Amino acid sequence: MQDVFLYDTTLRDGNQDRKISLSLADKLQVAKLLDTFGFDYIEGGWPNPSNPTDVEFFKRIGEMQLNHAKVAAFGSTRRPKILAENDPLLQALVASGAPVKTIFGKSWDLHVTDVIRTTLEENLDMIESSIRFLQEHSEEVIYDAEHFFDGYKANPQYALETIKAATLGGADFIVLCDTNGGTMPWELQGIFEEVKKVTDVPLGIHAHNDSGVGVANSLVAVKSSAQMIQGVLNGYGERCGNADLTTIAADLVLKLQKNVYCGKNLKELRKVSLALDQIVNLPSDVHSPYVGDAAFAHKGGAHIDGVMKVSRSFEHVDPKLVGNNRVFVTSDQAGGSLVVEKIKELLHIEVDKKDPKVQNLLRLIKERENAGWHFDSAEASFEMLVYRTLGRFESPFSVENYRVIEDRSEQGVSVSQASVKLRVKDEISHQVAEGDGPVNALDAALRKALVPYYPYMKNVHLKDFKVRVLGSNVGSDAHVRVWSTFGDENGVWHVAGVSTNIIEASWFALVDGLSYKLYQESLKGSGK
Ligand SMILES: CC(=O)SCCNC(=O)CCNC(=O)[C@H](O)C(C)(C)COP(=O)(O)OP(=O)(O)OC[C@H]1O[C@@H](n2cnc3c(N)ncnc32)[C@H](O)[C@@H]1OP(=O)(O)O
Ligand SMILES: CC(=O)C(=O)O
Repeated sequence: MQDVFLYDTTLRDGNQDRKISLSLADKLQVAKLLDTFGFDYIEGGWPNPSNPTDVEFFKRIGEMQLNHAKVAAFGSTRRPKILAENDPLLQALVASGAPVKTIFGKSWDLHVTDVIRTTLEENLDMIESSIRFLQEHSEEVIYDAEHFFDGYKANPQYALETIKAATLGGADFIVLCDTNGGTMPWELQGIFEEVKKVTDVPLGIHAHNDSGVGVANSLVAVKSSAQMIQGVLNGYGERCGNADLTTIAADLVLKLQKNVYCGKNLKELRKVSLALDQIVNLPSDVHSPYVGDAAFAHKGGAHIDGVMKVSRSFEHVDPKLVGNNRVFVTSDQAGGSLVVEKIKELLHIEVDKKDPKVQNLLRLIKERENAGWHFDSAEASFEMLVYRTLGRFESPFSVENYRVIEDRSEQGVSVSQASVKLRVKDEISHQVAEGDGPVNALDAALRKALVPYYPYMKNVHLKDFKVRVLGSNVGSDAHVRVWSTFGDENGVWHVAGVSTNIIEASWFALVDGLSYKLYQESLKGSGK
């Protein structure tokens, strides 16, 4: 028997996020994803004639075979002064064919009198009669008590009357909603206890994150015997978002030891979270608990040392449990332990933290990090520093000189020309190339000089290039950091260069980028 049912409303409340606009194809893809992960309910949207995407969604999802999830259609109670069976929106809910119908109704007297502008008595009947009507056409009816906590604080007696009306109507779940997201966990707990006194219907929680406590409120509700949590994977939603079901799923299993259906798939959590970001076309939140890139990324030297000795000294759970990975961040805050770990990872050798080579490498890392290299996003430059410092890479070329000329014609057209003179295999290779800007020209000349000796270099391309002025000194003598992405048919790699001279910073990055390729090829023993 499950302790808690997870009800995902990404397709309805998540789609109310100002940055999200899901197409029918997106919705069907997300529904498949949520079902495969093991959520118990998928709220597909609000089917009504003015929303053809959702009407079509319910038609299409009804034809699909889902593994486990029940599909819910969302709407409101009937309008005032009309019978439930004559209300077009309730009729549209029935027509959707969804086995579960979820309707929201008003709990807050202010909303009854000032927003839907009817009487308190009529609203109670709207709740009861709408649920009763839908029960005749559904496997399950869920009642979402909108603004329940604000309503209870304003008029507790009336708010509890609405719960009794939903109970009389025959709701299968009554879900208390913190619609404005302003309720604190301790307030919520007390109100749950009062609701339990007036109904035997299983309770649920639907929390918004406007006070940053959407997840906390959902967990407190479970502690107060809630058996359903409504939320949104990755916490998308209107304003500050809905309670994040990604975090909630992991917390329920790993912290509250609750039996939830998706618990068996927890190792897929990060993958599912990233897949949703991909479909909604939004960048993933690196700080997202459990699943973010930074969730298990250690930067402080003392933390890295601790994790390497006893992982739980700085990790609240094993990252593998949620499909995430431990990351040691290379930075000026690193210590010898990080260097030992990186050498092991790159060269598969064990070295002692006190070894002078390790200490020398640590000194160079810190010097460069302080200068602005930021190796965490320039892994190939970091690797080249390791290989060079440990004597694993001797460059097959040396630089005699390089030069860049900017030529601007009378017509105002600028052309950059670079010349590069290298010593390769005891020969001089001197090449000139033009480019769209000085870095492009330098890159072209450098590769032209290397290609006769290393033909595979013609397949290496400079794919991205960014310049950032470092520090507070933003004058023309400031340090600049050049960050570049290189790639070939086998993949991409990132490098950086720092100098007060933008051409020199670019040159450092270019040399690292091409040296990285030479190193990789030397490992294959392919040589020329
Ligand atoms: C808390 C939540 O997140 S609820 C979900 C909010 N999501 C949405 O609104 C998205 C989907 N909504 C829609 O497509 C449209 O708003 C519709 C089709 C439902 C209604 O459209 P319209 O009839 O043009 O009304 P409009 O959107 O301007 O106003 C909302 C109406 O719903 C009524 N209403 C609001 N809540 C309820 C309720 N619980 N029970 C009955 N009626 C309600 C309001 O009184 C208002 O009616 P009025 O026009 O007679 O004053
Ligand atoms: C039902 C709902 O979405 C809310 O009250 O927030």
